[in-house]
Amino acid sequence: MPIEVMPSPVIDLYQIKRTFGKKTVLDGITLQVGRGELFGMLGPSGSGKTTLIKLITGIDKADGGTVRMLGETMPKLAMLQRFGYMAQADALYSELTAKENLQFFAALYGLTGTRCKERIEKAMAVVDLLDHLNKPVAAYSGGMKRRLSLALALLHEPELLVLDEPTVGIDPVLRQSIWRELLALREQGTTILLTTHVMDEADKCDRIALIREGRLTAIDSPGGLKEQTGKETIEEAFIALGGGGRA
Ligand SMILES: Nc1ncnc2c1ncn2[C@@H]1O[C@H](COP(=O)(O)OP(=O)(O)OP(=O)(O)O)[C@@H](O)[C@H]1O
Repeated sequence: MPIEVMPSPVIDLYQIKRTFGKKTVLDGITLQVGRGELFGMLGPSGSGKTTLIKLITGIDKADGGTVRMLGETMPKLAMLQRFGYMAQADALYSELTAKENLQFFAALYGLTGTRCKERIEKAMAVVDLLDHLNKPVAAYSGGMKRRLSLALALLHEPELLVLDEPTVGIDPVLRQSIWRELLALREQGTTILLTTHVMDEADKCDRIALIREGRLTAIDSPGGLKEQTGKETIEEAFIALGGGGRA
């Protein structure tokens, strides 16, 4: 596969390797995500997507290769303010209210006063949780926790959003409105990297990387993937490219 060269990529991965014991989970991943791109990562369960996201966000460190985000080599603590991250497992303080959770993260991001209040309201409106701002997170449903996690990622209007399966457990109507917001953010120049198992979400991405058993098996636009496989749908293209298993 040719290595793409992109001027000033927002995410720049070169020959990433990650092993756990004797198991190689990521093997030679090289890819770049450009500014303003909506970039999707697809792959069967266990193919290494979350592991890759942890390396990109600096939560974990690669055993080989280089990870650069916004021009900086990761991991780097100071980069925390530069991106918004929604993990697969919600990292929320359940004894606090949603508002207190948001205020805690707002303080970390240096948001204060009116701007803090405005951002909390805007982020909670996007995920349709404004009416539940003062509820303790312990009283939230699983889907509400996912939505609050997304609000936390959006809070400081970061130039890069990294979202690990952002719409899991979210009902179809809200999923549509969240996607409208993601597309609007992309229009405003926000770079978005996400993982998904939902094919119609993958279809909305500018480019998709297919990962299988820790290797990058294809990277292209949804149209390009369909064209190179001669398939009508992204799901068929995904299977044709060896992406079987849970998708
Ligand atoms: N800390 C760890 N120690 C040992 N093995 C790990 C660790 N983290 C991940 N793995 C293994 O790495 C592989 C890839 O896991 P990962 O969570 O990245 O997959 P994924 O593509 O995100 O899957 P899913 O779509 O189900 O979320 C799996 O085999 C997993 O068991």
